[in-house]
Amino acid sequence: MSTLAAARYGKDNVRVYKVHRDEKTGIQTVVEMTVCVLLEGDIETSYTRADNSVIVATDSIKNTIYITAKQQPVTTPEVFGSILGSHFIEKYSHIHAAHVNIVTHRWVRMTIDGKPHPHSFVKDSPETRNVQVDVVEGKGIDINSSIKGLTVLKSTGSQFWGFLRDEFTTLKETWDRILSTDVAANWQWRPFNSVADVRANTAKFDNAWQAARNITLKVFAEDNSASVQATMYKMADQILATEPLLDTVAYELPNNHYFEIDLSWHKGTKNTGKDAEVYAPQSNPNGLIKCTVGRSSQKAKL
Ligand SMILES: O=c1[nH]c(=O)c2[nH]c(=O)[nH]c2[nH]1
Repeated sequence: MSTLAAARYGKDNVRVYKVHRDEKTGIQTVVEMTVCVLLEGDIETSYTRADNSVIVATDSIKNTIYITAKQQPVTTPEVFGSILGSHFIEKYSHIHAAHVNIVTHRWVRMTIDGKPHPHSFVKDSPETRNVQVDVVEGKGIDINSSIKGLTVLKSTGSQFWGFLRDEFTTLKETWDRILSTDVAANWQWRPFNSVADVRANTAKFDNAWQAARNITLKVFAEDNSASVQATMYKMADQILATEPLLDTVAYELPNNHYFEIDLSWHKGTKNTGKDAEVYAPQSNPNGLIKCTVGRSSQKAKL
């Protein structure tokens, strides 16, 4: 005999676009999101006994996402996700948890002849602003906010030396290298006890996203990096310092390698060390460096 150990279900990849038209100024503002909502609760019999009476159809879940987007502000995604998730556990007595994931795509207002355009936007990068909102009945709301797909490169100001050397080591030490990564950063908020608690902190969500983005870029640019590890820790440390409601900040950074090419075979061409100008960008393999930084009062799980 088997038993259902865990189950959740819902609608994924619900694409939603919302426009706000300011009638007075004629300025329009747009938001494009991809939403996933997964539900948990007393739904076991739908799996074990073909009992569909406990199923809120995934089609209805999709409809609810559209209606909530129409009736409520979709910014900030943290507040929208909390309202949406709470709806399911309040509306259906047998649903006890809702897991909402929102990916907000990047539409940046165009500047035309030096002026912000009222209704035209450009997608300048695949970067997204994301939230994972977990609403659990009786336990409150957990929110994790993140940035993904922010690709950066610096052509100097990065070193890597002093690392462990043994019979497996071939990498040369360097005091000047290219550093490039696709930033994935996330910050975990302290638990919220209700939608009202989330709403009361609305302004902090945009501020934290802006701070995380600015700090990531500034530290990346200005730090004379000893390693990806040391630089990412500085970023996380600074973000934690800006917002007391954050419990942890985490980064996942691939090290997108650029290899020097020895061109000495062609008429003695110098292209290594201080003469390196033409490099070969690598797709794989790549380093992948992760960390989660908490406050010193929290015990580290290493
Ligand atoms: O910043 C780095 N961290 C590493 O752990 C590492 N390992 C490596 O080969 N190059 C680098 N660079």
